[in-house]
Amino acid sequence: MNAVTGHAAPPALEVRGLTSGYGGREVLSALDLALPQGEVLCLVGHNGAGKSTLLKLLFGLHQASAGTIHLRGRTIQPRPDAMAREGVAYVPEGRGVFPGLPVRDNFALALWSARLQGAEAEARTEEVLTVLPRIREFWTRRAGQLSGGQQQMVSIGRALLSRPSILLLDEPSIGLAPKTFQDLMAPIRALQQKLDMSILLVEQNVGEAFAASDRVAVMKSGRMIFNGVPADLSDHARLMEMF
Ligand SMILES: Nc1ncnc2c1ncn2[C@@H]1O[C@H](COP(=O)(O)OP(=O)(O)OP(=O)(O)O)[C@@H](O)[C@H]1O
Repeated sequence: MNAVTGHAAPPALEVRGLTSGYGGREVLSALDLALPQGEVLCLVGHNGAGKSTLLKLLFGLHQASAGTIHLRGRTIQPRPDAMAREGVAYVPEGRGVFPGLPVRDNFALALWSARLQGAEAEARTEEVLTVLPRIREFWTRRAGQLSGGQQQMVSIGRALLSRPSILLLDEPSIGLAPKTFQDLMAPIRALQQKLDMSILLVEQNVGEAFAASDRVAVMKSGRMIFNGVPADLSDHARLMEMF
């Protein structure tokens, strides 16, 4: 039994005492956080709190100056290629697509990097297009010509093609109307439950994000100030106090 999460399985990802920054300026200060296996954890916090930095550290795109990172109970030093091989997918904030290529080719490249071919690649593509059916509407259009929200969908769709066991999602609601964000999260939530995926979701759009999450963690100035279930933050005033 894990002392922090109360779960029998080790957390999908966990950081202990993680400290990091940029050019001598500390951005994360002795941070502790666990993403329980098979759960959606929503990480919120004001602009500049260090949420994106944490995701970058977890995927090996930035380095910690102190602390440890654990993948399914094992201490690791993340590197993007090794994390991808471990079934971790990272969808950065913004538009993580190849703008000059049609959506279809954006998918083809993701299938190629996940070493998926033939019938298996087709089945995976169908699975993702069933989860995010609106992608079919712009399947042959160049990704760079799509709206921010449509590009966000393509970016998440590409990540789902590899059927990640852990998904790191940085502000997927950016550029999306609240209703569109709900339409995006609901099928992802269903797939997450079906595949027992663990998702770390960084979001500002708390209402919609909490509805799709099992747990919520709140960061302030590089520190974790709250970790609990969304219902604990249903008191709006309490949540606002934290920002
Ligand atoms: N590459 C970088 N070089 C220098 N400083 C950086 C860099 N990336 C982020 N920072 C700084 O680190 C701090 C934390 O940034 P980070 O992007 O992790 O916060 P965030 O919580 O994700 O914010 P937001 O919600 O605005 O995306 C900010 O003060 C930011 O300016």
